[in-house]
Amino acid sequence: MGRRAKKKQGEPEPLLISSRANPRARKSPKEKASGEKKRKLGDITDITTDGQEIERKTSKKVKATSDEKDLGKKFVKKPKNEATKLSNTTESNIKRQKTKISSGNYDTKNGSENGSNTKIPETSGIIRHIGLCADDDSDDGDSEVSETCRFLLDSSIWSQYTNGLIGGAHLLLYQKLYLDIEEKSRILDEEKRKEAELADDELQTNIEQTEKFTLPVNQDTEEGQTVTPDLQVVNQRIQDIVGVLNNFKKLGDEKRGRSAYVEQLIKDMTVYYGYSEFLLEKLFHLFSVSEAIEFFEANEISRPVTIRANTLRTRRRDLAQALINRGVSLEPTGKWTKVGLTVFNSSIPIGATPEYLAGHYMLQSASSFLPVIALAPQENEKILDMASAPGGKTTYIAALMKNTGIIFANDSNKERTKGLVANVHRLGVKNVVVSNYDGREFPSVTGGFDRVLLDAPCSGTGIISRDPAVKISKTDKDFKILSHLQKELILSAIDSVDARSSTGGYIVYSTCSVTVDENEEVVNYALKKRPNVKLVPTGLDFGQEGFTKYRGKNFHSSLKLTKRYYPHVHNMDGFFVSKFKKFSNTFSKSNDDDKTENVNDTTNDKNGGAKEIDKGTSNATNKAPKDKSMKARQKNSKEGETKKL
Ligand SMILES: C[S@@+](CC[C@H](N)C(=O)[O-])C[C@H]1O[C@@H](n2cnc3c(N)ncnc32)[C@H](O)[C@@H]1O
Repeated sequence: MGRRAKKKQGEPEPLLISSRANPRARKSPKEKASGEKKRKLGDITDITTDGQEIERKTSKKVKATSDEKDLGKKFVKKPKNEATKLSNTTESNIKRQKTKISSGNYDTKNGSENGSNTKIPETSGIIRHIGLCADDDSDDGDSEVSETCRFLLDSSIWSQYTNGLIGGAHLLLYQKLYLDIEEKSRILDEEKRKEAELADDELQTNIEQTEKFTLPVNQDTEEGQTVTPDLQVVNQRIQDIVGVLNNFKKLGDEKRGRSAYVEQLIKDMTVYYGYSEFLLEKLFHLFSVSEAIEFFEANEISRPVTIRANTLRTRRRDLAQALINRGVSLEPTGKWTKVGLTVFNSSIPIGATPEYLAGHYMLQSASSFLPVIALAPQENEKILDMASAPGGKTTYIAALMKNTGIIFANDSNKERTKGLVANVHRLGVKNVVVSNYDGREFPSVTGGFDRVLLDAPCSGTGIISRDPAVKISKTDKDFKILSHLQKELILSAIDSVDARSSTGGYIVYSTCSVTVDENEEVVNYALKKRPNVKLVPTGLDFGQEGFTKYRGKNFHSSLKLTKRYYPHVHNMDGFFVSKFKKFSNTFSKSNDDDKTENVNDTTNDKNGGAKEIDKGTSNATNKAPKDKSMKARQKNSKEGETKKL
């Protein structure tokens, strides 16, 4: 199913990717994984899917800017702009000229060459030239005069002239000399340009007539070789393969098949971007080939720094003004948030301003606002933030609740709860209880919540630009362990909510990962195991729909209500957000009704939060169904400590 997202009002500004703005030297995979920057891959245009079952074949960027459209044309050689060339040439001539003068070949004092005393008489012509120099600011387009004047001014000769230290005759001499050199240089440059053009033409002719990209056999590639792969060669091959896949009928080798090209492409991208082959392939299949390149490229570029104004302490407008006064350049993050500010430049450390220390803002990635907006906490509710450290979302929830009600901010990692406690204090949050349980122990610890946020522990494939170690550190086993934990946590989260809540009854599940096994598969599992919940719209008016099918797997059709965010599309960390409504506290095993019903009970109040109308879906008893293995899980809990702080 092709699903090109339309740009909606309020979507964040688009990703601006420019290789020219981000020149990156190629490094070894290890260096790259440790954060080294690299050059862009180029000349990638739209192509069809590789024949694997990929539901999302294409994905439209929020707003295709010319930079985005140019993404694939980065390494296309363009002839140098003639004006630039001329200017460069002139500048180098000026340098040469200056050297010559200072090296004593000219007797500037006497205005003669090689120190001879030949006098140059002043003429009206000289005066005319000087006049032209004087109003050179007018940008008259006469590059000779313009550059000549620059030369004169640069070498202080003009000031010497105006101070009466040298006469107009000297100026003429310099002018003449400059123009001679300029002329010779221009002739040489022109010759060189013609030669280069001829060579290019020849090359082009050869390519057109004889060269067709041939997929190498294994021993021709870098695999198995001990030498460091030549990344330029790898990059070229990536471009070639994408070109072939774009037009396989005409350019491909039918005998070897499309899959052979895709296989080689994955291998080359692994080398070029510095991922383990396992992870690259896992992420590659989420996209069409050209979009995959965009995704991997976006992971090489940092996302903009964003901060969240803490409305418990200040207003965004006041905060922005205070920071601008300190030399920070920023602007509102997007229409979808009233509390986000994107920082472009700062002459001071943004994590150490008086405003930061006074708790006026939280340094927080834009995508991490999203689960809280989806949760839409209401004043005076009882809320569980099941995996909350270091508290970016907890403190946002508190601000939306205006410090009313109660938030249980839990995290199984005691060390991380220290940062959580510090943030709670700094931001003036007063409605939070911090606890240190394994989330799977809920609701035994306490239940009956109006809403639960499970911002689950995950692989971090959405934040590779921040943590490049993910590229090589995550194994198949890690993903299996993580998705198992996520499945257990999501059941606990659901079971901790009171379906009879008059204001809530909602569960938000989110991750900063883009893999299907940590997102759609977990949500689909929850829908199967807990037929007393259904997916509802997140209330987020941008983002791409979650998958309902993926590589042979079918998920519940309501999965389209979940939202995916990507660095290359939304210029924010990769994220997944889903929202459930619990409509009953009990359920029968056989109850696996159609949950496609679109319960649109969420309306954004455009204040970073949302107002919700409860549909009064259930009057069932408040007995949270227990997963069979709950007790066993509690016993086996390794990560959590069952001690309350
Ligand atoms: C994605 S981070 C949470 C970020 C947090 N929500 C925020 O906005 O600042 C996931 C958290 O889950 C915690 N965690 C891991 N396993 C857990 C478990 N079994 N129960 C509860 N928390 C767990 C980790 O310690 C980590 O702090």
